[in-house]
Amino acid sequence: MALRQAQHGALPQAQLVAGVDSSTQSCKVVVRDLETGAIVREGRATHPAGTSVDPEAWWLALKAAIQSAGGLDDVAAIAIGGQQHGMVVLDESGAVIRDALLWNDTRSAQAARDLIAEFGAEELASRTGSVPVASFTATKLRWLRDAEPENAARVAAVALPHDWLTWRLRGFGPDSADPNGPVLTELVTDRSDASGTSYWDPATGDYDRELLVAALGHDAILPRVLGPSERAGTVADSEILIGPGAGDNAGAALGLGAATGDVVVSIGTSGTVFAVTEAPTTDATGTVAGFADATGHFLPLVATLNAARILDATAALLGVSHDELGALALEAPAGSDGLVLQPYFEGERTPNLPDATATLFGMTLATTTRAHLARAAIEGLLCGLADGLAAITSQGVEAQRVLLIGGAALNPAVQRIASEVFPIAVHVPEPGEYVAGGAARQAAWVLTGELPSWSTSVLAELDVAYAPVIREQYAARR
Ligand SMILES: Nc1ncnc2c1ncn2[C@@H]1O[C@H](COP(=O)(O)OP(=O)(O)O)[C@@H](O)[C@H]1O
Ligand SMILES: O=C(CO)[C@@H](O)[C@H](O)COP(=O)(O)O
Repeated sequence: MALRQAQHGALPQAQLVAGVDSSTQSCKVVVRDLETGAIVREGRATHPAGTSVDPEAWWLALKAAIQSAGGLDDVAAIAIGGQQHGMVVLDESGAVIRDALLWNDTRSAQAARDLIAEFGAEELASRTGSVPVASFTATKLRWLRDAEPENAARVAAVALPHDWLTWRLRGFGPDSADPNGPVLTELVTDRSDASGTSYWDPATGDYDRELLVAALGHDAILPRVLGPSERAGTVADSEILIGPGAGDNAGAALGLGAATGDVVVSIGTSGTVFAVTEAPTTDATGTVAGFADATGHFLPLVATLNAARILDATAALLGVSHDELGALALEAPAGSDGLVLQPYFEGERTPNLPDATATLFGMTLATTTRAHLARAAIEGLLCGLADGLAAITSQGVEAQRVLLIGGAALNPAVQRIASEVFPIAVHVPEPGEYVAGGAARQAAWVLTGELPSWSTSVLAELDVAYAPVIREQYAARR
């Protein structure tokens, strides 16, 4: 494997660790100093667009991102964070049967409704922490059973994106030189990503095989769930340790060092609102997913399908850059004089409206301006996340401040309008890849046996400028 130039027996100085974020749109790699956590090198590579992707594209992007980050020669440990829920189905040879359906693919919405009808929302929330929606792996397996029965029959193992990449990085796969063949039983995962499948119980730490069989139609090999700092193995042909990895949001919480009172709001391809809690949650309404985190605790989370790409689309429509979009938005008043964008461009996960489309309300000659549209787009994005924050706190979660991260959080106008939409303080950490950074922190934990207390600095602390009119107008359009 060309990830590591030949070393004449020299072992890497155990000074550096690496973390990966294999997310929806791209793969990011960060190399951090073991002692201080400082970023030493970074790399990235893009992923194909779409909600159904050949996992091989993630593997090629991971190798490219590692190379662009300077390789792994001097790295002592690595861990992979990744987009949650993706359905990677493998046959007995270890080959990928079909493209992976991603978290943002909504074709399994009916399958989700069928599973809920068969088991009941309360029962599913009690057994798995969550009520499944189209994003969750189990619904995708049920779709596969119903829509592609021949492919479903060939499924020998089911993995998540980060599980499969960890397995490949260890040298396993259909072309594995291992005399035992692809060794599907070497697949591993972690608590946080397992908790997004809808066939694993965060409270007990066990798979719920009845739910897997109900979804797929038969049993299959599932990745072994490792503890938060358990070694998954080593990078092929090296002594570089690999950690269990994590779902991306749990990775971000680890990267931020999110503590009680912190609620993370991430504005990437997905919009997510989540916190670290000591106790699991089981929201039978389906709004809050009762996930596990990457430290042995829990991660109640609300996710939206529409997030940063609302602003991408609006900027493209207006023919402006992200910064110009932000400047335009700040020319309009809070509430955009009544112009409200309900941004369900790709359907929506929360609220669970997989077939919805976006709608612009309140258009008048006075509000149909570039500035009003720019502000309505940012306000619509943030109102969906503010509804998520309200749902999280309704589960008894303490919320003292919002930590605003993700690509769109880099925009000053998003930061400013967030302080108007959220009723609590908004802090913006230094820009960074917090998912990959959290994976690197996990790698350090695996290497040394201790979770390092690397510091995270805050770029901006926005004064609370809460403008109730924004959310009142948005709520009135439900
Ligand atoms: N300054 C900005 N303003 C608004 N959106 C931005 C800005 N910079 C990046 N983005 C958007 O953020 C998204 C990427 O964010 P990221 O958190 O890396 O996504 P993911 O991890 O889901 O792949 C893209 O849609 C990109 O266009
Ligand atoms: O579905 C969820 C969480 O439940 C998403 O958060 C995915 O994990 C994708 O994340 P990004 O690509 O937006 O980082």
